[in-house]
Amino acid sequence: MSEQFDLTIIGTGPGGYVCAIRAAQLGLKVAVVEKRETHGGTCLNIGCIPSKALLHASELYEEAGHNFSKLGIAVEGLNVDLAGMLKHKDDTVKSNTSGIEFLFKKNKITPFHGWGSIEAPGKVKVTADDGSTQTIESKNIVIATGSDSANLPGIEIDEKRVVTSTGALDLETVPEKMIVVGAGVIGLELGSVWSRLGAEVTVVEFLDRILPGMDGEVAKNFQRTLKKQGFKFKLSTKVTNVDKSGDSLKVTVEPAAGGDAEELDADVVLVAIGRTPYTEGLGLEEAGVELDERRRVKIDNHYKTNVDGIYAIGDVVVGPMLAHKAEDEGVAIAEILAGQAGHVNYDVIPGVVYTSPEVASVGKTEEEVKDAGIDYKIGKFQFTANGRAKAMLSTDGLVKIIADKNTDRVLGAHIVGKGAGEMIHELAVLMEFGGSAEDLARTCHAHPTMSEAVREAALGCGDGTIHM
Ligand SMILES: Cc1cc2nc3c(=O)[nH]c(=O)nc-3n(C[C@H](O)[C@H](O)[C@H](O)COP(=O)(O)OP(=O)(O)OC[C@H]3O[C@@H](n4cnc5c(N)ncnc54)[C@H](O)[C@@H]3O)c2cc1C
Ligand SMILES: NC(=O)c1ccc[n+]([C@@H]2O[C@H](COP(=O)([O-])OP(=O)(O)OC[C@H]3O[C@@H](n4cnc5c(N)ncnc54)[C@H](O)[C@@H]3O)[C@@H](O)[C@H]2O)c1
Repeated sequence: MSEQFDLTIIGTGPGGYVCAIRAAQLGLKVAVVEKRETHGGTCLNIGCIPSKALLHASELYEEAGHNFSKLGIAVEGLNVDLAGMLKHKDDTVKSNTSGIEFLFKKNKITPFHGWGSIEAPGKVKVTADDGSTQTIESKNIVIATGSDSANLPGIEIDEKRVVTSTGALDLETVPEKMIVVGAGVIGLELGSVWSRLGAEVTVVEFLDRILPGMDGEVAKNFQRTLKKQGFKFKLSTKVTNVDKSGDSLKVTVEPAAGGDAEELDADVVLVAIGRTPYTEGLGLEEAGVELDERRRVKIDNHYKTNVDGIYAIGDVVVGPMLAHKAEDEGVAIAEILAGQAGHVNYDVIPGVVYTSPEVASVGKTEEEVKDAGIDYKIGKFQFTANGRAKAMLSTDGLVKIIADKNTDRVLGAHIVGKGAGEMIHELAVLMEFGGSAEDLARTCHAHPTMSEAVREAALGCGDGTIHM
């Protein structure tokens, strides 16, 4: 009889690999199936990690070119060595993906390389690159196959000139003109990379605002900063065609509501209009696993599909497409399968846009509390009034805290500013413990820090800020 596993996970992105490690730590016998050469999924191979390597390098280049002289540092002969920057990105990816391989060995997880599909409940078929197959017997199966870039109908991706995020992480030269379709997280992060390296970036967005889903006031404030950095925006606009026949791409755009078309030139077009769940070719229909209206795997509150023994987590199910959300779901399902009470608090999942300044948020936006009819109050503090921000020439941005008017409980927090992605976590912890704005305002914060602006915003929910 073939080897029997307690758990087999299809896909080793942040959802799958974290689930595998936690399940093995809790004593389950675990197998994973991955079609890619390396583990870590979208996030480690073509997402979070390589994008942050390029964001960091390009931010330092931009700083050296613009701010160093103001700090009394003379820089001569500053240049971009793009090949070197891409090597830094590739090295960072390699060191992270090989880390997962090490963790799998350490936790005695059995990896299978190939395409995973569900033959029947309790059976996962692995099809190797040469077409040979084998079947894994497993008490439980977790689908953690993630997502793929969404396509713009009629616009063919070649990953050289018309690219998704994957191609945009690997351009061999800095484009003179780049058009980004979609003012979401990917568009603004990767648009920032190439803008800092010298590209003229125009963002074409269907809606009348950037970063839909984020607090409207914060998004507007951030858009002004991006404009100062040289970004151009065409909001309420759609791309209808990309003509690749000439040396330069001819991009046709139209007002979203209809109207006269306009043609824009570009060297590279980045299509960043969202991601779609990866549910094709998994044998889900044959196994009877139901999908929802957006072709995500349908699950209950315990990540179980409608078929016994089959579960799903991460980008392939409902919720924000974020690595840490996938990871937390991986831990929760591993704990549930080990007989514990796994749980994720979806009200406290931070989101960060790793631009400069960063944009970070947790909990509800002002629009959401308004729509919910909650009696709320707001405390705000601008970094222009923060001593540390002045010393670092990083005064762009603000902290906005939304609290319940009656109970003072913090319902949401939004930060635009240098290091916002780190600062947001004190608010996440506060909210996880049901803390109030006063709890935060009475907590001593070190001086001089950017985090003092967080405390000031909390003070703004009460008797008032001190430094503004
Ligand atoms: C450019 C970019 C930047 C991003 N930056 C961030 C960020 O900074 N922070 C953040 O939180 N999120 C970020 N994300 C989103 C993040 O990458 C995803 O939310 C996260 O990877 C989802 O994890 P997952 O495990 O659900 O799926 P994935 O990471 O997509 O992993 C799924 C894995 O399953 C494998 N697979 C699929 N089908 C099969 C099959 N049939 N057989 C075997 N293997 C299969 C795939 O090869 C893949 O390795 C970014 C995404 C992109 C594209
Ligand atoms: N820092 C991070 O956490 C991070 C970084 C990158 C990606 N991600 C995740 O990856 C996922 C995909 O990112 P994304 O930026 O592609 O998606 P997104 O959903 O963040 O943004 C897509 C944008 O494209 C717009 N859009 C959609 N169709 C359009 C069209 N036809 N023409 C013009 N605009 C159009 C949308 O209105 C939206 O503003 C997101 O869910 C995000 O959470 C996260």
